[in-house]
Amino acid sequence: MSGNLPGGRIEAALQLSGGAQNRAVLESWQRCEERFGLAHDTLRRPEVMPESQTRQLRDRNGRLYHHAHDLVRTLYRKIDASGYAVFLTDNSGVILDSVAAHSLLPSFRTNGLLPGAVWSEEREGTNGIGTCIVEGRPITIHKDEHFLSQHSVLTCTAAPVFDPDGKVCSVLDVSAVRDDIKRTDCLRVRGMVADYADALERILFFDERAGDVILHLHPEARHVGSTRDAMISIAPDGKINGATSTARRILAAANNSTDIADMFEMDVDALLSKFTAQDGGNSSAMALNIAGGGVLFGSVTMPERMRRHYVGRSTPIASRTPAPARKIAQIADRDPALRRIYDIGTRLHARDINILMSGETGSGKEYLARHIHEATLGKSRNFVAINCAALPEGLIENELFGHAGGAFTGAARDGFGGRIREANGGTLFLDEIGDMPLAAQGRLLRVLESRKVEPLGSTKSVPVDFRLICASNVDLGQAVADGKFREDLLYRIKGARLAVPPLRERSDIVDVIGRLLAALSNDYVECSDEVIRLLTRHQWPGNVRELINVLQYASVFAENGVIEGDHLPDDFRIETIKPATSARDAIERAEEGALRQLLDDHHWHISNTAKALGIGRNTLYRRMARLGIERR
Ligand SMILES: Nc1ncnc2c1ncn2[C@@H]1O[C@H](COP(=O)(O)OP(=O)(O)OP(=O)(O)O)[C@@H](O)[C@H]1O
Repeated sequence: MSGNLPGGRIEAALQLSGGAQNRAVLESWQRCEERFGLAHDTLRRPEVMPESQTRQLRDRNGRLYHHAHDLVRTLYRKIDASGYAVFLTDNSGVILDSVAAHSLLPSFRTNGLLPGAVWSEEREGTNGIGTCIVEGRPITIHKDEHFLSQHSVLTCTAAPVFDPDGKVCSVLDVSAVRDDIKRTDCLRVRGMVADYADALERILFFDERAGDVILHLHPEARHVGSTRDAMISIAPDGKINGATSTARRILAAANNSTDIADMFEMDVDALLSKFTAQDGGNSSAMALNIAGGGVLFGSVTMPERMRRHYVGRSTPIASRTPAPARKIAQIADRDPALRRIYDIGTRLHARDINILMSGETGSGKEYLARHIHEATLGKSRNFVAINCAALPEGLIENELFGHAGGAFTGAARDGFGGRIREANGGTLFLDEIGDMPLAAQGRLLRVLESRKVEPLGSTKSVPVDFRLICASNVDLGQAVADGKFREDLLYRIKGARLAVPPLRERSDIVDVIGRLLAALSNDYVECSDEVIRLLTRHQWPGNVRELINVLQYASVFAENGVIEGDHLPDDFRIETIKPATSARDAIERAEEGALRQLLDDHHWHISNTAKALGIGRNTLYRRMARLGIERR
């Protein structure tokens, strides 16, 4: 290091920093001086690109900007300390996105931290963003460690985001313009920034390598398919054409293999056949021997066309040596759209990707969730279903998170573990999640982020490991806009969205009727042709649940095992039979009368009336509004 560096500042840097940090800061200072010709007291205005150029840059980094958007905001909320701002940059240190408290924007801007600003080392000297790009690892540049004195008010903690080729494609940075920040304060922030950078890397990897075979690896079988595994993408010729940073470390340990054949001593064909020979490629983790010694557990995700290719080829082998393979629970439904959702859901659930189902009430969201759970984790694992709309606001947190003994008046002496803990090792299904109160949403988010539950009244958190499927029949995007649902939670739960078709749009309704009748009665019951015609023409606002109620009712009256038109419930017939013959408002008047009567019968108890109709409460409210019936 040359003699013209101000001794006091460099000593401060040496004292304040750990070993690796020392080296990084000192080497960076060296670069600043020798390569970039900077001086400590250089005073310069920040270089900020014009708005139009910044926009172009965002477009060029469209995927990154899109995927990072929610993540940057969640990180900002999670840091939860005043004075910090979060920044996202491109691969050369240009800020693309930022989140900060409104009141602090002027001070960040004055210090050059704003969209469009260039934070390369070359331009701004040693700094969180620029030095992180050079070092390719998380780093904190604390006040005086900045090379330019004008930046010594800043404390910046940054982590790199890598693309599948292992190059830094972005930096996530958390900065503060505050005098009182100590280096040790940054440790917590550093862990979080690194975790979020890692999450962003995985999202980008999945997106960019969607058409390739992805091999998931982990030394422990239970972490394969979770967010902790390492991912390698494989080209058809067996060449490794992408890897996450964790996977790169595994590759380095396996003699920096660039080919699957070098890594596992089997070619790509043999590897994929090995996976698909068992359960058509949906199998759980399998042990793989690493060339040169060691074992890793792995599983593969592959595009559907390839899976079919391998499954097809492996069939003869399987038939020659019948394997006692675990039987995958199949759904009996024949509707192609529903089967496709089941198929996709099963693959995503096996990869621990959160699923958000939408669909009308009674369309079978819970039914599908349960079958997806059974197909991936098996019947022996817990499937815990909670209807968030059915739990009173004061009880939901207790139900979900449990409580410590004596946490509140009336609490069980030994405490209550909570339903989330019951789901440990299995699946948690949260129905009507849009109805979850905001306070519970915050706690749930913390559980999802930390994978730990803290029961009410306790400071001890308990680790939990469960897969999540949520369902909603309200538009959660709208609920976010209305301030009723947390955006960060929506980001978390919406890993993949599946839209369950309403019964009226299904092609297998006659088949469903037959299956339900067989399940409902010990005796053989069938529908007359007229009833089949009526049932297939009905709009089914309450979907399968409504169909079950109608069939249950009708089969009681069916003589000789045949359901005729007059065995159907009255309100069903009002809706189904009259529309064909009456004018629209006459129908509505009849419907209104029938509904009022039913509400009277149930003392205007909404849930009971909805139950009697075989529809959900929300559908009933909508129907009442349509018919101009006000709640009493
Ligand atoms: N495809 C199906 N085959 C047989 N039964 C089904 C099917 N889909 C749903 N059901 C049955 O219909 C009833 C309602 O289904 P489910 O509870 O899964 O609907 P949902 O969409 O979760 O409703 P909600 O939004 O009101 O909670 C359940 O009794 C379920 O077992």
